[in-house]
Amino acid sequence: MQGEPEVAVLRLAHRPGRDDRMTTHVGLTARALGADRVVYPDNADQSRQTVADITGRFGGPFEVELTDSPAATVRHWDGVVVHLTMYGERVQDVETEIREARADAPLLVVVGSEKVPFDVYEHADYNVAVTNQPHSEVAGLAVFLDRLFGGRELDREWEDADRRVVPKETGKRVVPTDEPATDERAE
Ligand SMILES: C[S@@+](CC[C@H](N)C(=O)[O-])C[C@H]1O[C@@H](n2cnc3c(N)ncnc32)[C@H](O)[C@@H]1O
Repeated sequence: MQGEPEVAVLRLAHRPGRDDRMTTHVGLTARALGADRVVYPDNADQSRQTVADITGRFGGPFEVELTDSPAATVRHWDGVVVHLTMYGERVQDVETEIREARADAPLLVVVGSEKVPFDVYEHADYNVAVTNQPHSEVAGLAVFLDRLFGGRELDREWEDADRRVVPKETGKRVVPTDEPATDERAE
């Protein structure tokens, strides 16, 4: 989030067809829940385009980029590396230490898709489990980011959006961002 060291999310691998929605959702979840950037493998350009399009419409700042070597991104990261894995340490046991470590260093959060090579476990400063049960990279990422930011990400302000959602008890309302918010209280 702005004014803090960067939090980037790396999608370690992408299987076209099989992973399309999950890879896109990793990026959308990273954006919505306070990360600054997502890095995709270079065969995930469709997901890159979708996340860039959502950022253009609903705001940022948020960067999305491709790499031809996700493994090198992990190896050369100048900061703290957290790898999300069901085999790792319990998030509730390490979250305070991770929050302290990233207070003055960029943080890379790594999520897998297919089998994760063992050197990622070795390169990571923290292998972190959101429960030690198998589930999804999107769910793991969401819970981890919320723990990392302590809920502050839910109040994030969005810049350069061309539309915004007006929260409503029932129904849907999306308004251009240049429309004054004067009638919100009356809804
Ligand atoms: C569907 S899993 C497949 C993992 C793969 N079979 C392996 O052996 O590494 C895909 C990704 O979801 C994430 N994931 C799944 N369960 C998790 C958990 N309990 N805690 C944290 N991350 C999890 C991990 O990042 C994992 O690489």
